[in-house]
Amino acid sequence: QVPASSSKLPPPTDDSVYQAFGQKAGIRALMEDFKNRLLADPRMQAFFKDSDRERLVTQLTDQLCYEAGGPCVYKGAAMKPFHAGMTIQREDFNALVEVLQLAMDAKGIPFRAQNAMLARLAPMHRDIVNTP
Ligand code: HEM
Repeated sequence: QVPASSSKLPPPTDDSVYQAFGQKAGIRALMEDFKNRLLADPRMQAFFKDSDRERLVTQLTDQLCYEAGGPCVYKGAAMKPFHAGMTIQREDFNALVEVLQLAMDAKGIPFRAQNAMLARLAPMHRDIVNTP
């Protein structure tokens, strides 16, 4: 049962996206590079400079593994309370997605799989963007 206030989707019905991302090891390598790109991006630096980087990579890996249809359980914080108070605007959300796309391109992940992942993450803007 998914609470009405959550944008969490039911898991994918197959693991084709998980395979296209190179399974858990591929997702971890992607998230490691994504984290480095976030820290290097002038639009994102201010948000991520003081973050617990190791934890961030671990939590994102489990989350994207689950969203890809892989055998992972996300045990990190709920998106809404965790991102509340960071003053994240829609343009910040879009910038993060752009950085993720560059990271996925760099790993040669097929566009079809990239788009499937983005379609799962995009609705999370409702829980993450917290200024109009
Ligand atoms: C689809 C978009 C996003 C997803 C899936 C996502 C997911 C996550 C996850 C899983 C964590 C780790 C939670 C934990 O440690 O338990 C996290 C941390 C974080 N997120 Fe997001 N996030 C998204 C968008 C954003 C945006 C747009 C920003 C700011 C521009 C942001 C800023 C942060 C920061 C700064 C942390 C680390 C905080 C710390 O370690 O102190 N996130 N995010």
